[in-house]
Amino acid sequence: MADPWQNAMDHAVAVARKAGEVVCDALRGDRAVMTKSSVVDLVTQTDQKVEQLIIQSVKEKFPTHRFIGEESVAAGEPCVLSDSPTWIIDPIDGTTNFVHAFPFVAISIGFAINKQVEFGVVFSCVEDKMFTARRGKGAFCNGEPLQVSRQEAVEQAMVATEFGSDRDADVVDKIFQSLRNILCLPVHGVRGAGSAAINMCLVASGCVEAYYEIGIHVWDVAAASLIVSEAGGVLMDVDGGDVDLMSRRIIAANSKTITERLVKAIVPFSLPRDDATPPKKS
Ligand SMILES: O=P(O)(O)OC(CO)CO
Ligand SMILES: [Mg+2]
Ligand SMILES: [Mg+2]
Repeated sequence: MADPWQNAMDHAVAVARKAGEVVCDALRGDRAVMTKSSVVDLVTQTDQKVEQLIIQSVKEKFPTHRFIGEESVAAGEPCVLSDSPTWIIDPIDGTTNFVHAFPFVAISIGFAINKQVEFGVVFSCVEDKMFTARRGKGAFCNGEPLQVSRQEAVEQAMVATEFGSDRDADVVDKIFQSLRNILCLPVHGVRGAGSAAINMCLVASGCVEAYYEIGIHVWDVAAASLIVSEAGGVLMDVDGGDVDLMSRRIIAANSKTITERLVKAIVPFSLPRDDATPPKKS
């Protein structure tokens, strides 16, 4: 049977490529910076422009579909994942990288029905790498199949993570405690590309064995979660429970073995969920 969502996936790839051109052009020009939840939570006009470009383009083809977009949510739109077809968009994953021209930025587009991700597209535009996955049909980079690493010894693993944009000293202490525990397992190394989506594509590509972070959002990880699982990887909560894309916590790894070692080392903490009802404006 023909894939009912092939059209939508083709459109996602096309619009991600177009968005990538806009982002790469903007990287060569001025990038005026604004802030959101904190002085280190950055946004630029390019984030907003690219999100609008993607949403408009999808709406023209699929007028009944719904959206969760990072910058739309920041502007007050609800972050609700219903059973309806929903596009989950991060127009620039790695905005801090973008601001500094650190060359790892991605356009992330996930598509979910019945709260299940059906396809994911992550375009790392400076690297010109188009990562794609369709549920049940594998994960690819520029058309080449992806497979996670087979390394199950944590002592020989490379682990990716990020420091996030929370500068609360207690939160930073927990992040460093986890990092210390993981470095002392020991592992071969710890890395971070500055983009959750790219870190997860590195797991899918077999370049790192695992990525974990507390503080990410559904738009950072929705598309890449399918890319990891279709490449043979596993997704879990940082406490070893089931992954929940709205919970702001994730481990994406090549295996259950590596994940379980990381779960023991990570100091978990909770943040308000992405789908928590926002306080009413007074
Ligand atoms: O650059 P963004 O989209 O804010 O995302 C960050 C994490 O929230 C990097 O993955
Ligand atoms: Mg992001
Ligand atoms: Mg973003």
